[in-house]
Amino acid sequence: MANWREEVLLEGEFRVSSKKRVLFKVTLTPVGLYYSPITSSNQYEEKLVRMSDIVGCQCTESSSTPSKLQSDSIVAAFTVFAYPFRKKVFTGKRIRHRQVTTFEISTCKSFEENWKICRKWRSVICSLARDIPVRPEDVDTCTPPPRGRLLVFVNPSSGSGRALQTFKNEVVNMLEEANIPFKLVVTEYAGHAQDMVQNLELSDWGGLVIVSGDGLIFEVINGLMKRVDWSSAIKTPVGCVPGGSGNALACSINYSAGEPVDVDAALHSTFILVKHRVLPMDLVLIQTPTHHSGSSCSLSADSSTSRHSTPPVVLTNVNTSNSVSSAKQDPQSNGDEEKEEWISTSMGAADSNSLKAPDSTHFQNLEGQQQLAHQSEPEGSFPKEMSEGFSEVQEADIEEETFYAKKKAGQAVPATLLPPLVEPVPENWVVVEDKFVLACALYQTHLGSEMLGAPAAHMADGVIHLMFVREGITRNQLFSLFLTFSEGGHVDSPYVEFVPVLAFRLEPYETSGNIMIDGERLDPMPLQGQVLPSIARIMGIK
Ligand SMILES: Nc1ncnc2c1ncn2[C@@H]1O[C@H](COP(=O)(O)OP(=O)(O)OP(=O)(O)O)[C@@H](O)[C@H]1O
Repeated sequence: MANWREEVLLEGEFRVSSKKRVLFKVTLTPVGLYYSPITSSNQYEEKLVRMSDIVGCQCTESSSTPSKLQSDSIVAAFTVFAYPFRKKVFTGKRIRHRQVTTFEISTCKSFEENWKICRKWRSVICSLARDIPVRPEDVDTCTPPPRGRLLVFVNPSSGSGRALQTFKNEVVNMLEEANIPFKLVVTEYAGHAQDMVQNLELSDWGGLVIVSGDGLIFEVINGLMKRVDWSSAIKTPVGCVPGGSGNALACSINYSAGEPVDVDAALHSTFILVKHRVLPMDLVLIQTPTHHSGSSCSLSADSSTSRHSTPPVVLTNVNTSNSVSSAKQDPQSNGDEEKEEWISTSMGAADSNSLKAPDSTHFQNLEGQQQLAHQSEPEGSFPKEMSEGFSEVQEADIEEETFYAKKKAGQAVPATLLPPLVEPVPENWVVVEDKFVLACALYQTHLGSEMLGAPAAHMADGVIHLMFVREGITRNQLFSLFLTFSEGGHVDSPYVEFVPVLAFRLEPYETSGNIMIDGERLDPMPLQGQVLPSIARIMGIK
């Protein structure tokens, strides 16, 4: 029975389609749907379908028993779709599974009256399942607002080529159960999603969903950042369903929502999409020299970008399976220095397999940053426009913004914390000069489904978690260390150092080693980055 403290919104006596002979007392409260047999029965005990597990509810004219629901039948029904957790027998892991419960109503003498009751229950359930509060006095009139239409990008060639299948098998059903309209775009070439996103009428869409690996997500983020109205466009909610080989962001979103990342990740990501709230997410802006040798990122993109355009110009590496997004500043607007700016939705990381990682890193600690942030306005803050959009996000519980600079729509993304790459770092930065086997700048939790790189990170904590391992660790110790990454155990290792920073610079002294940004491999080169706190929006669960 519902707890006496719970507010009972609706009650009825219905049959449950799987247990037809028994009449159940059904009680609806904000916690969920309770049903228990009216006639004493040892066979059935009270059940609760939790509102937090419900994705949708539909009135069903024909249920599993069509004969009972034909036109001469007075029985109407509503079906509740829920995905509660269940423990796997052998592994003990909690995973969601689909649970469909149909309630049949024959309380009134006509089908129409019973149908009306069904519709009332459906409206209240659909509202509560979306966290829309319903007062007892409103149950007769409540109508949940229609769900925003989603534009879904699927990369058919990502990962093992199963993203489209994943979409059809895992995503479509749940979207339909939740009554969420969507349009599917199967990408035809690298850059397709970016081209579309750049020209979309964004107000037509409740959000953009990417069923793919990290590469297509960066493309979409890139498309948003390349728009003249980028500062509002980047507030478009983005949802992810893992379908590629690198699914760091989808895993991070699942993890922050308390959903599994390593089993049925697509199902759990879809559950998040359906139950989502719009939440803020940090991005990180990475600057690299424009003409670094041999790097695939300076590529082709030059030919497709105008050096004189004021909007942030976004580069996408179309030549590899890893797409990388970057926003290039007009060099003339930035003194003599030429540099590339990359908007990273994941993390910059030195190749963790390499024992020849960059030799030196400069980083700015939080204390240093606070001094910077306290500087008077223009130089030490982030764009006002970035924070202005926050009032539009009704569902998000967004903490107060800390710093924003003067950036007009159409201008390049400001990197107000970063000195020119060719100049020394300011004196209030902390410099660590050493030999490193690994240096990672992480700002989301996961590097992949089995790599919990920065367990302490949050989607919008406004910091980059700089992690490094200095030389002196043996290969065996390093190997053992990597084995602890899946559960985040490496944070306790004496070899691993973590520093939360707002900005950093990495200066390799040698030409050997690897640098990776969002899975994109670069030759060793100086690079620096700063966090753009809460600039983007994701579909998540708090
Ligand atoms: N139809 C397509 N054909 C070829 N490439 C495409 C297509 N659609 C998108 N791409 C590109 O494929 C790249 C890789 O996509 P994605 O990251 O989603 O898959 P992935 O298998 O996880 O790759 P990675 O492991 O590199 O992240 C992206 O850079 C994207 O631009």
